[in-house]
Amino acid sequence: MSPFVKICGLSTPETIDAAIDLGATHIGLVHYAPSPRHVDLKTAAALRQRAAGRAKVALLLVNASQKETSDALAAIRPDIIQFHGTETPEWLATVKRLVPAEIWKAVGLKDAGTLDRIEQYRGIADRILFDAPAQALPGGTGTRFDWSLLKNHRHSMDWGVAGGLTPDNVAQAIAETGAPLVDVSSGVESAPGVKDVDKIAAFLKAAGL
Ligand SMILES: O=C(O)c1ccccc1N[C@@H]1O[C@H](COP(=O)(O)O)[C@@H](O)[C@H]1O
Repeated sequence: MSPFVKICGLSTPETIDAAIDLGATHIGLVHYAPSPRHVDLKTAAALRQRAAGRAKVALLLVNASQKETSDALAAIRPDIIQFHGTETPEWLATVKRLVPAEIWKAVGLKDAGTLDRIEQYRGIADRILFDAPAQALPGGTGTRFDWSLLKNHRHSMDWGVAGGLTPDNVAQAIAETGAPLVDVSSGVESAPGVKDVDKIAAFLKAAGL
């Protein structure tokens, strides 16, 4: 069975349409000022509307304050909130009580100890997204983690793989990890923040969509 595929960091109507028309099941909007993929709330709300009913929309936040989070959720009303910083289980549980969105937690997968530590999110996060450990930015850097860490791991929550995926390696990532969801951002760009429709098409094809 083909995995779900999320194309993250989309910032234009044209690339939203292309990703969805080519088969992406999820799209991601980044609301994090240091990112080259940052979209302001007005833009994000318009893009969210454009994707509504066609693909699941994830809003990516990184250690956003209470006010930033509530402003963003009120403006965008995403299907999913992807927390990509060092947000605590308590904060995620608070947000979960307040909004009907799915809660995803991204974690940098460094070693087997990470797989123990994520248990703190069980019952709170609806999905764990394994990514490379944070670099200068906490994500979107095109860095892979050691996929073999997931070999034989018994997952206690829904999960997915992100980090350094490209049209050339996504099939191998799926085969090695058995990921039910893959997530890509920089691997389908021609420059930081500039999505490339041909690369999106190649990624979706290589992922089996
Ligand atoms: O995309 C970003 O700019 C970003 C910024 C801050 C945190 C996460 C970000 N993106 C997410 O990072 C992973 C991996 O991205 P990549 O494929 O290696 O470029 C993915 O989940 C993005 O959604």
